[in-house]
Amino acid sequence: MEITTVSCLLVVTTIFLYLTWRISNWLWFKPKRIEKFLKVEGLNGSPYRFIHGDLKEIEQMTIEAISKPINITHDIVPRVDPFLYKSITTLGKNCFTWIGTTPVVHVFEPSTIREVLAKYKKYDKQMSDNPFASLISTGLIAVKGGEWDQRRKIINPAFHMEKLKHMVPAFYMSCSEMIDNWLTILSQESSCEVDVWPYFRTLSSDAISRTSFGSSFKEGKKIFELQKELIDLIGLSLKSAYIPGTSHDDLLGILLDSNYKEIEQHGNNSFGLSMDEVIEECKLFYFAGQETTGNLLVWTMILLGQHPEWQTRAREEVLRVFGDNKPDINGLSHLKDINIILNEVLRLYPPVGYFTRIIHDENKLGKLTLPAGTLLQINSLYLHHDKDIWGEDVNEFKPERFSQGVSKVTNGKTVYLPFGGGPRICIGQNFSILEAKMAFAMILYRFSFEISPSYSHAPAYMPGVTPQFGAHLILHKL
Ligand code: HEM
Repeated sequence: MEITTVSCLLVVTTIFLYLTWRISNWLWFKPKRIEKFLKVEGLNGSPYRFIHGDLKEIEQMTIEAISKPINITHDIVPRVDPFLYKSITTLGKNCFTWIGTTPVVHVFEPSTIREVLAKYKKYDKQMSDNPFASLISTGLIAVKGGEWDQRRKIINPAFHMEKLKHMVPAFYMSCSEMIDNWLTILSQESSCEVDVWPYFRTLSSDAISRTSFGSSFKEGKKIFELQKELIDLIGLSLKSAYIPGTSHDDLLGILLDSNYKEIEQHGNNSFGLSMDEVIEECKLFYFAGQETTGNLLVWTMILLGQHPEWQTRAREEVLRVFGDNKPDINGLSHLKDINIILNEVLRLYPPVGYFTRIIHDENKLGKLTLPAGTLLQINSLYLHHDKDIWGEDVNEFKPERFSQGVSKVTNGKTVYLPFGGGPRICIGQNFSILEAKMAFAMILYRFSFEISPSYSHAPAYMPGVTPQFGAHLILHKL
């Protein structure tokens, strides 16, 4: 009896000591070992702090930075990402920081960025364990390795110009609705102040819902919105909510096109996507494409409101290309000035300010050896505001810098990354650029606009680079 009690005690103590060791290793000894390792590799880093790493400081600095607006300037990194700004100022670009117990190595060298983005199996996507991220961490953005190759191959054709052409009427309808709303507001007067930010959010979500759900886009959009509020957590799935009210012809036009019948008959289409997987992808398009495109549209409006010379130039181009005709795909591809304006807006206010990759095994990257579990962070917002890359006028709005194309201005270096890069580059980039061109072709034809005195300049991560206090502009009917 006594022997049994002693053995039990021994087992319990051993388990206790083992768990204590594992936990202290995870929360303290391992990060401290990694910190030493990275320093030996020649990187400067913030000292590891128990459990939180830099998270508390990131939070404090962000709260402080976004507590008030700033003067109108495009030098926005200190407000949008104050901790990164401070880290680079004090530690230099070869630096590492901490997200909790995870070391984050910041990658700035263009050839290294290119390598990280190109070797997408070695430098893997890291999905956050934040519960909100679970909404979008399904589908193409989250799948890895061979499964990603296969999915991307299937989905790519849905975003080819040939297919996008058919989405132009949907973009036109969504933009018309927004413009009609503005005209209604202006019906009594020739000028009026409007916060355009909510309208652009609606426009970008309408455009995705319309291209995904065709004539049933309102039901589709409603479901996406419900999902955004995490209602799917209590059991309302996109599929069960959608199918009773609408015909399959309407479902997921962007992705399925004519393949929906095969899916209905055989469970999956000839390419191998099941109905659930298709739904997963459309959900992802909505969450990946709505906020980002909305941000591109709103910053373009703000910057054109601040720069009347570019607004006039863009309007003249629209009138030259379309006259009084409805914008069409052909004409949209001839809008060169609007194209360079969008490039410059995406440089100064990239909707996705950074992205990450994880290293699963100890790895050699350039001259560095990096331990397993290291996160690599590519800071597009910082790169786009780097004087060493863009020159002294880095924080000026100068679309003409893109007039000879992106690779001319970047000397072919991987430093301009509004849509990411490498094989996992944004699949929706042509979609959003086409939508933005349609929106501005229609807006510039109908209105001139300028920043309202009540506008507060306050770019902030929410989670994309967003105007925190809205976008108040004075619209004039033309
Ligand atoms: C201005 C608008 C947009 C911006 C700035 C943007 C930005 C990005 C960036 C930076 C990435 C790469 C992230 C990484 O490498 O970790 C990405 C990926 C992605 N984006 Fe976009 N995006 C935009 C619009 C859209 C739209 C409209 C859609 C869908 C309709 C979309 C769907 C996706 C998907 C599915 C991926 C993952 C691709 C893959 O992993 O193969 N995006 N986007």
